[in-house]
Amino acid sequence: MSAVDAGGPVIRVRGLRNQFGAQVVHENLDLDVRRGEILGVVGGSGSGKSVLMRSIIGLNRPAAGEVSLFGEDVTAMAQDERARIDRRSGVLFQYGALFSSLTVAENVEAPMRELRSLPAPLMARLAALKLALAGLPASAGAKFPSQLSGGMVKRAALARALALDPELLFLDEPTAGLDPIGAAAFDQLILTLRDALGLTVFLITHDLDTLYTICDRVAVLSQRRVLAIDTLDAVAQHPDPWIQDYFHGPRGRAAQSSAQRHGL
Ligand SMILES: Nc1ncnc2c1ncn2[C@@H]1O[C@H](COP(=O)(O)OP(=O)(O)OP(=O)(O)O)[C@@H](O)[C@H]1O
Repeated sequence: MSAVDAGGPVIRVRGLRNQFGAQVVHENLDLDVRRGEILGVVGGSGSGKSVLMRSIIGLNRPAAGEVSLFGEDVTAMAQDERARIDRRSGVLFQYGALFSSLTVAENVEAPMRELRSLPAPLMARLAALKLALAGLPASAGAKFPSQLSGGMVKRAALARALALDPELLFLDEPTAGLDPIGAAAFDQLILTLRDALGLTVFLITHDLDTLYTICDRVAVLSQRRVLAIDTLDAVAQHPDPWIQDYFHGPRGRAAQSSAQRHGL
């Protein structure tokens, strides 16, 4: 951690506006993500969760507003300067987004190759370490993504996101498509890695169990902005109809009672 970013939020978004043609997705959106927290980002389909993540990681240029990472305003940063900041983040995209023509180990090495400074044997050793961190057997490294189960693809994508020892991890619906047991195991892995590596985690999810078991705070995207951001219990009290339906509908009640049964 540099002296500059000690203490302040790791992600700070102010007055964000995103628009595609006539469709305004975000308007005057503010968000702070605190160091070391797992922030769950929820919202209806099309509420702009992925666009928000893409705006923060620099894949989407906002129409207006400011994004700061680690205390530095990245909105108007030159590309090489931005690359220096980007190396401190890892991203797990929805569906994993692995290169299908590369082996799993080569996928994990891909971000290291971009640095052009590491010898091949070291990259191979680091890739093996990242795969182990993500809970994959060593034998997975030589396989191609098409030879892996859905859960293993997610773990391989997580290993790749961890390739450059990030401080900040972005996860876009990491448990989507996993069976409940696989999803719960993945949740625990994220929690363990956050604790062991001191990560800050921006986590988009539809999975209420994930919110109940691993998120420190929850941000709800609605009406083009972050409508509520707080602990899950506090957010669940918000009178907004979508929030009430989401947290207190049948699925919300089931996730809550499951969390209570497990003493969370
Ligand atoms: N590149 C783009 N061009 C045009 N419209 C876009 C683009 N990217 C996103 N959108 C639109 O912006 C809105 C928000 O999309 P986004 O993918 O962020 O939603 P989301 O909250 O992540 O949804 P979901 O939960 O279904 O994944 C959608 O209406 C989408 O169609």
